[in-house]
Amino acid sequence: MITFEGAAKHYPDGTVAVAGLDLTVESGRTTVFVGPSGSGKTTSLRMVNRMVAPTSGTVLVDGEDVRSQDPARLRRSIGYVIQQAGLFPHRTVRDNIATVPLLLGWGRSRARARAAELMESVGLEPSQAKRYPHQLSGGQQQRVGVARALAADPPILLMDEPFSAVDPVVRTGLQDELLRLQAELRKTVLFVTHDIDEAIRIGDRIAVFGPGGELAQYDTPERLLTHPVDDFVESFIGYDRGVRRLAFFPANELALREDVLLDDQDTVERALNTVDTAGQPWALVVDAQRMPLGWVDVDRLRHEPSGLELGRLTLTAYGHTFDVERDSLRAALDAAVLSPAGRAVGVDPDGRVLGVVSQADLGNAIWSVS
Ligand SMILES: Nc1ncnc2c1ncn2[C@@H]1O[C@H](COP(=O)(O)OP(=O)(O)OP(=O)(O)O)[C@@H](O)[C@H]1O
Repeated sequence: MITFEGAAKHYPDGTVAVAGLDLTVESGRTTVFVGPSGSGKTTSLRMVNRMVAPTSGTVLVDGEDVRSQDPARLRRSIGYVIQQAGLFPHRTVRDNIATVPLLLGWGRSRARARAAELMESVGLEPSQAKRYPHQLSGGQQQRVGVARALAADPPILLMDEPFSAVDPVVRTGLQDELLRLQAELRKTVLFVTHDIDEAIRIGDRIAVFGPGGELAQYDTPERLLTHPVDDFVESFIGYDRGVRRLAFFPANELALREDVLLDDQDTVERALNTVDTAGQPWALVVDAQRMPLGWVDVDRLRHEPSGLELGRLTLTAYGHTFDVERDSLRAALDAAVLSPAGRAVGVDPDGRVLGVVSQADLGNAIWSVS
């Protein structure tokens, strides 16, 4: 557990970086500090490993004032990951990861074995062990940074904007990796970001910092979205907080229609019988494995030769799908909004179609949780 007790940082030029922070970071959970630039997130984070000394107040780790601990030893016991990884450029990936174990006197072979194990955990290939940081992509460098921070198995991990410098797709992958690792390792993670979406995605608890280094709200992601305490927090979260909140509700209770699924081997005539019963303007064509092929406009279908197989028609791209078991209502809504037919295609983990959700059913599900 990390406890901030009235921890403040005032600089001689009059800047109030942190204005008396009172907050408890729970063990084994991910706590995110989020807020606009200059709101004191990094300064607060660095108080934990004594890179910044508070001008008043205290920071305690497991009840012990960090000032009573030797800074070098404290830092070796706390993992630290920063933006652009901060790797040692002249050390190989393996030796970067083994840095702290070597400092702790583990011996080269044990430290390297640990590095190899961690490379696998963070999704790096063994062949990358002997590369240098500049020979890796930004996302791979961040993985090395995370592996290095975890090397000596510290109970606490401080992460300062670790994924900010990579593109959105890589960033989502890194967030997934962190969520997976954290489910397994249960570290006390303190994570700084500007990005409210990232905070909501990975945080068990979120501290929103406001201007003047003040803590504006400390809550679960869901409470933050439903009950922002003031206008500042509300505007920081953004106008679409209602939509963001849908991320907390599973899609598996949505009513899926199967009567609008057509087999690509069916003829137009047979398909029309099916869709006329369903009474829907669009139908989804699937193959023999129920993989989606595309939408067909029922009115257009009436003008096609009755004996033609559906697989020979030019179909409208089906767009995004959502995974019924794993995705949220937000993903289902996204799939519907991006679908040319205005309907969301629900699939199983292998991508096979389970059914289609109409806008009306999706709307009802959204209203029932609002
Ligand atoms: N050595 C210093 N002297 C004076 N002011 C400082 C010093 N270090 C930081 N500050 C100021 O303290 C404030 C808080 O900085 P901090 O880096 O903690 O904010 P942040 O929320 O992490 O911002 P960012 O997201 O941009 O990194 C800023 O106004 C910054 O300019």
